[in-house]
Amino acid sequence: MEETFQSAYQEEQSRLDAVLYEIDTQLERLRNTPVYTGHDYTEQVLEGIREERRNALAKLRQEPYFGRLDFQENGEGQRKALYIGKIGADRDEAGDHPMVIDWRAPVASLFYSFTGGREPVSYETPEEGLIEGLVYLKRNVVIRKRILERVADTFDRESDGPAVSDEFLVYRLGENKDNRLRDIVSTIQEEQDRIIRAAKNTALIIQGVAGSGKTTVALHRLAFLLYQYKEQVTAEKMIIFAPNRMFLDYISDVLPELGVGNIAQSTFADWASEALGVELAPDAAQETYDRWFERTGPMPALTEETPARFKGSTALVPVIEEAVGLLEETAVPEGDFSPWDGKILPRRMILDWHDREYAPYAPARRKERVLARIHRWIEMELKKSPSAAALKERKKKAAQREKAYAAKWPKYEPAGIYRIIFRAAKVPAGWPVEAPDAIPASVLKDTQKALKKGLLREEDLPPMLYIHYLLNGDESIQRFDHVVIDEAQDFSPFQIFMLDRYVKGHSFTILGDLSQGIHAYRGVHDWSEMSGLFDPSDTAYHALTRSYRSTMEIIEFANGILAHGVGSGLLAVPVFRSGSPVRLIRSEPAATGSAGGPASGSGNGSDAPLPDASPRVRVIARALAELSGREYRTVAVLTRSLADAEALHAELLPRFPGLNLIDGGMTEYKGGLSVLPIYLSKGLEFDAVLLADADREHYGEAAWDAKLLYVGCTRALHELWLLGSGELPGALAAAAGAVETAEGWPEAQPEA
Ligand SMILES: Nc1ncnc2c1ncn2[C@@H]1O[C@H](COP(=O)(O)OP(=O)(O)OP(=O)(O)O)[C@@H](O)[C@H]1O
Repeated sequence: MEETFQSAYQEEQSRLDAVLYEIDTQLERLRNTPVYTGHDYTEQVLEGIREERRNALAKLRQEPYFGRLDFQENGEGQRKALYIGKIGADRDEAGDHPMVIDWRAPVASLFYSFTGGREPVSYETPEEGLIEGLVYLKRNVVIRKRILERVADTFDRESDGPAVSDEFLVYRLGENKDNRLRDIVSTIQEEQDRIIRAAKNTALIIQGVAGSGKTTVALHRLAFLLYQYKEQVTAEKMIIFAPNRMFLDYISDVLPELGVGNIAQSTFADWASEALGVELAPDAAQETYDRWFERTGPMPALTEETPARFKGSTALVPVIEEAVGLLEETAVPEGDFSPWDGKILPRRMILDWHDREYAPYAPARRKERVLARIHRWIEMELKKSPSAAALKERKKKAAQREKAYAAKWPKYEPAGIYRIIFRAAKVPAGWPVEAPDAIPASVLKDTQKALKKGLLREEDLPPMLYIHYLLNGDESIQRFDHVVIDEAQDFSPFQIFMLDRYVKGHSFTILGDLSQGIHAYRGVHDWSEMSGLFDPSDTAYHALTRSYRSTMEIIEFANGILAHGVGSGLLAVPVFRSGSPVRLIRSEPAATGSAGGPASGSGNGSDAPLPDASPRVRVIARALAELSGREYRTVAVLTRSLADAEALHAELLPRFPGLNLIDGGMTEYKGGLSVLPIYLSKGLEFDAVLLADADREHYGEAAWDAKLLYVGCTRALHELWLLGSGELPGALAAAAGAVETAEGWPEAQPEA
C-alpha cells in the first residue's frame, strides 16, 4: 500500500514538474512579448488575448490542477489521464488532449458525476453527442503554491478497495474556514454538479438543506454558464440577489477565484429602489426585523392577510392592472385643446392619436408621444399666423396653455399610483372612492398608515415595480441573461413574478430552504408558490439533501429540532464526518435573565474575569474563552434578538477586545469572534457556535421558534454549544442527548 502511494506520489510529482516547466516557459515568452499600445484594432484584440493568457498562466502556475481522471473512450485503444483544473491550458505543441482541462468542460463532468462502479459511463458533448467509456482512476491532487501536498485516490479500478470514497471530501470539510466562502471545484458532488450544469433557459428551483452548498453551487453555476454559453451570456448581464450586503461581502471571493468578474450582486431592495428611483428609509429593514424578531412573546399568527404575505402574493397583480388600465382610459383630459383663442384641437382628434395611433405603446410612452404630437401640431398652426406680432402673441399663449394641458394628464409615477391604489392619496376624478375589494381591510389599514407617514417597506417594491413596468413597457427594460436568487424562501412570489420580466428565457437559479423560512411573514411556505408562476416546461425542481457544512453530530442534532419542532421532512443527510458532541450547558435557573441584568450570585467576584457580570454572561464568557482558545478562526455567539446581542457585546467586550457586533447595517464580514442575532446569521458559517439563551424564556414552542434554533445550530462547522438556564424549549429537549450543568462555571477561570 505504502509502495503504491509512493509511486502515485512520485508519478504526480514528475508530471507536476513537467507541467510547471511548460507553464513557466509559456508565461516567460508572453511576458517577453512587448505590450502593444498602438491604435490598430486587430493588434489591440490580440494584445487583449495575450493579457488574458498572462493572467491565466500566472494563476495556473500556483495550482495548475486538482484532479485526475483516467478514462478510456469506447473504441479507443488507449486510456488517457485527464488533468482537471480551474482554468484550461494547452501545451505549445498540441497533444491529443489539453494539458489541463477546464473543470467546466464536458469531459470534466465525469470527474464529478462518476460515483464508482465498474460499468461504462458517459458524458455529453455539443459536437459529438454522447461519449461512452470506462473510468480507471479518479484521483485528487492537492497542489498549493506549486508544491504537491497530497495525492488521494477516490477510485481505482485496479484495486479491490471500495467504490468512490468520501475520504478526500471529509478531509476538505474538516479544515477550518476563514471569513469568506470558498470555491469547491475539487470536491463538487454529483447532486451539485447536476445543478451547476443544468441548461440555461429554465427556472431552476432548488430546495437544499442547511449546508448543502446552495450558495456555493449557485456561484459555480454562474461560472459554468459563462463558459458553456459564451456566445449568449455576459457577466455584466448576470445578477445575484442575496439577503443583505454583509452576505454579499462574505461570498465575494468565490467568483474571482473561479476567474469570473463583473457579475452584479445586490439585494432586491437595493436593486428595485434604484430601478424605481425611490429610497427606502435607511432603517426600513431593521423596522421589519424589529416588528418580527425583536419582540418578546410569541409571533403573531401568520395568515394570507399578513400585510407582507398578501403584498408579496400575486393577488395584487390584477388590482394593479385594473388601476393602470383605468388611468389609461381616463388619461386624455376632458375638453378640446385650445392653444390660443379661436384655435381648437378637438379632443376627438387627441383621443384618436391616443387610443388608435399610439395604442401599441405603454401608457407613459403614449403620453409622451401624444404630447409631442400636439406640440408639432401647434408648430404647424403657428406657421399659419397672419403677422409677426400675431405669431409672437400666439407662441406665448400656446406655451402657457400647452404646459397647463400637459399638467392635466395623469402623472405616471409608480409611487403616486401605488398610494392611490391603497387610497393613501387623493383618487383621480372618475375613480371609485373605496379601495379595491381584493385588498383585505387589515392590509389596507396597515399600508395606508405606513404610506401616509411616507414609509415604504421592502414588500411595497414589487407592486410598485410592476406599476413602473406596465407604465413604461418592455422597451424600458434591460434584460438579464441570468438571475440567481439565494435564500429564496424569503422571497415572495411577486418578487419572482417581477424579476421574470427582467430576465431572458426564465433563466433563473432560485435556491432556498423552507426549513430556514424564518421570514415566513413575507416568504414562501411552499415551492409551488414559485413554480406555479412558470409554465411547467420552463421550470425544474432539484433537492439537495446532503449537508457538507457541519459534523454528523451537529446535523443529527439539528435534524432533531426540525423533526420535533417543525414536523418537517426536509432532514439533512450528513457526510460521514464525526466531531465533538453537541453540548447543552445549563446554568442554575437563578442565572436566567437578559443581558445586562443585575449581577447576582457573583461568587468569587474579584478573581472572576467579569466580576460585575451576571452568571449568565460569565458562563457565556467562559465558554467563549474556551472555544476561542482552540484553533478556530471564526467563533460566533448567537442570540435571540439584536438587543440581546448588543447588550452581550457590551458586557463581553472588556474581556474580548476583538469581539465584533454584527447588526443589520453591516456591509463587511470580518470573521474572528462575533456576536449576532440568529436572524442575521443566515447564510453564514462559523467554526464554532455558542447559542446563548437556549431556554423557554427566549424560544417558544411554535414551528417558527424551532426554525430559528435550526438556523442557529446549522451555522456551526465543527462545534456547537447551547447555553441557557431553566427549561429547554420543546424542540431542543427532544433533540438533546446529555445535558451538562454549568455549576461552578461562573467562578472558574477561563483559559486565556
Ligand atoms: N462539494 C463540496 N465540497 C466541499 N465543501 C462543500 C461542498 N459543498 C458545500 N461545501 C461547503 O459547505 C458549506 C456550506 O455551503 P453553502 O454555504 O454554500 O451552503 P448553503 O446550502 O447555502 O447553506 P445554508 O442554507 O445553511 O446557508 C461551505 O463551507 C461550503 O464550502
